[in-house]
Amino acid sequence: MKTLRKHLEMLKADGKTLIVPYIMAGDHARGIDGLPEMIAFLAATGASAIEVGIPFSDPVADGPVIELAGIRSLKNGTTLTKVVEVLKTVKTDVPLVIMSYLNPIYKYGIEKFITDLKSTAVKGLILPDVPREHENMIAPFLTDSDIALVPLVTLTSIPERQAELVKDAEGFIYAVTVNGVTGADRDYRADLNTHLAQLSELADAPVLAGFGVSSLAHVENFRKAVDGVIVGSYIVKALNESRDDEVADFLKKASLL
Ligand SMILES: O=P(O)(O)OC[C@@H](O)[C@@H](O)c1c[nH]c2ccccc12
Repeated sequence: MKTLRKHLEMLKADGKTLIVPYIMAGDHARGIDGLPEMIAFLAATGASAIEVGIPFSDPVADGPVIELAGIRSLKNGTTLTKVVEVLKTVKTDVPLVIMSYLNPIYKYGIEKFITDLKSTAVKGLILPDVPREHENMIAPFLTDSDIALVPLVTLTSIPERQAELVKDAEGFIYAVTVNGVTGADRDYRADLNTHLAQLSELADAPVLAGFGVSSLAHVENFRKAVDGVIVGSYIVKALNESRDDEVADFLKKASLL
């Protein structure tokens, strides 16, 4: 079993709510040089894993908060090469999960990307624009690595597809809670928890709900149906406004729900 799944299952067995904060690499006053300290900060709050976004000029699934973070990061001169160089220096027991659109990785070289990350804390990969049908572009390079490809299951995935997507998951299942882009402050479908509970039934690997999670009440509610949550826009915005203490408090409390 790959480290990411083992780590999350261990926390789950301990009765923890899995909490995965998302940050945008290079969205920091010191640009990419600030990434290790952001990771250390989130690790110290008890994050179950940390999702690290790669900035991209055409982020089709990102809402305004993440998109702006990407723009700030690109203005800071962040490139995937620099992110990889910095990640090679980061030492943490908290698994890192890279979230990137395919383009930057394709340009970098898929095989080189996986090879370069081999002895780093990166244990997972989320590629929102690579559907299952195209996973063979990546999957063969991951076989011998400790990096898990994290499938995204959306509300429009029919049951057969859900079953296909969750089968053999090596890290966790990313259950997308809305039809649309990332971002806090949105209304959830009334039957969302029923959908999430059904997905949890199907999946052996931990299931984490993401998109729009921005309060402890959300976490408490999703916890009834899944193993934990992914929190992006709320954290990115709060960190950008220097509300670090609030973020630490939120993450600590959430993991105990
Ligand atoms: O920002 P939100 O609504 O909390 O959602 C998480 C999200 O930001 C992060 O997982 C993410 C950022 N960009 C993405 C693109 C696709 C899927 C997921 C993501």
